[in-house]
Amino acid sequence: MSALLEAKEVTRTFWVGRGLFAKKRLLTAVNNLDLSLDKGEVLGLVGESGSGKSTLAKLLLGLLAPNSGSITLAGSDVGAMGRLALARRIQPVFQDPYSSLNPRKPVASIVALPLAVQGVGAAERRKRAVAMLEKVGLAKRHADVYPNELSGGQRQRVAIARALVVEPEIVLLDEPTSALDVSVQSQILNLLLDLRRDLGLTYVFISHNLAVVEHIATRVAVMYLGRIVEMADRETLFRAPRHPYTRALLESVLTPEPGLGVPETGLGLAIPNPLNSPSGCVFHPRCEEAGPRCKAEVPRSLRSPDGFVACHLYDGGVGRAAA
Ligand SMILES: Nc1ncnc2c1ncn2[C@@H]1O[C@H](COP(=O)(O)OP(=O)(O)OP(=O)(O)O)[C@@H](O)[C@H]1O
Repeated sequence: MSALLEAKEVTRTFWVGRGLFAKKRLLTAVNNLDLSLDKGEVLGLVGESGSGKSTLAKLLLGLLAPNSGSITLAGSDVGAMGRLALARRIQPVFQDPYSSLNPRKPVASIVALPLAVQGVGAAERRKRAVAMLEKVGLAKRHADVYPNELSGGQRQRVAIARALVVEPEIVLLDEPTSALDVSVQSQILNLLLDLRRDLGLTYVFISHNLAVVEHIATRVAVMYLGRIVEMADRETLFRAPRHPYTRALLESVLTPEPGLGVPETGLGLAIPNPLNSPSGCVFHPRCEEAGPRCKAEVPRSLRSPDGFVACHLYDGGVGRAAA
């Protein structure tokens, strides 16, 4: 079976530099990345801030073009598909339900907007918007209220209804519960799981919170400085993590820092600036197991039945420098 969504050797760079006369430098946000998503999966994408998750999300949504490599949806190039055609098939839900909903529009118009863009008539739009509001656990009366009359959880339900009203195949959820209270978070996660089952959806679920990803994902990809360093089925990844970075992230879940949002990784050094990406394995300056080879040689991705790991530990060891 071919993948529903596939990224092959995708790289995305940005020119950065402060001030008019400062020399611009090239930052690689997503680096030669491979990813494939089958129908019905929930792919959890985790990594610290700055690892490239949002850039990858924008690439998958066709909001950014890759510098090189390809992104295909059911075999068709995402860049060549056109915004409207793509929006019918893949829809985003973002973190902040406060800023993502127009405060001057009633809920039904907010949910119906993607249908208006697609040219659906007013009566049909309202009917489908109200039906979708009910599907996400809101009442009919919510159709005519304004976002400021709703709680954070209800607003996120509206954002989910707006994404689903065009009946997309894939929903890309970028930290959809991070702005919500913990008790509301699990309600939204359970709603997402129900919707996936009832509507046959496929999700990409981006989060820095591994506990959330463990709840919802079927497969997990761990990102570090623009690369996926490990990918595996959820059970495998949480039971037997292989990459030292994955292990550090998992340990950080055991000692959460309330209110910080971003995991305390216990890795000491902060994530390096992608403008000065380390040589060899980009994780080596923070890795307790690193050896001479890690500084010198970029690790290959070693395939396993349910994913891969990119670490010299599993490819002959870390001690031998490159020939
Ligand atoms: N438009 C841009 N111009 C310049 N640099 C950018 C741009 N977008 C992202 N970057 C840089 O690319 C790198 C990856 O950023 P990205 O936002 O994709 O990471 P992230 O994992 O989503 O982080 P966060 O969780 O903080 O959103 C960062 O170093 C960021 O500063």
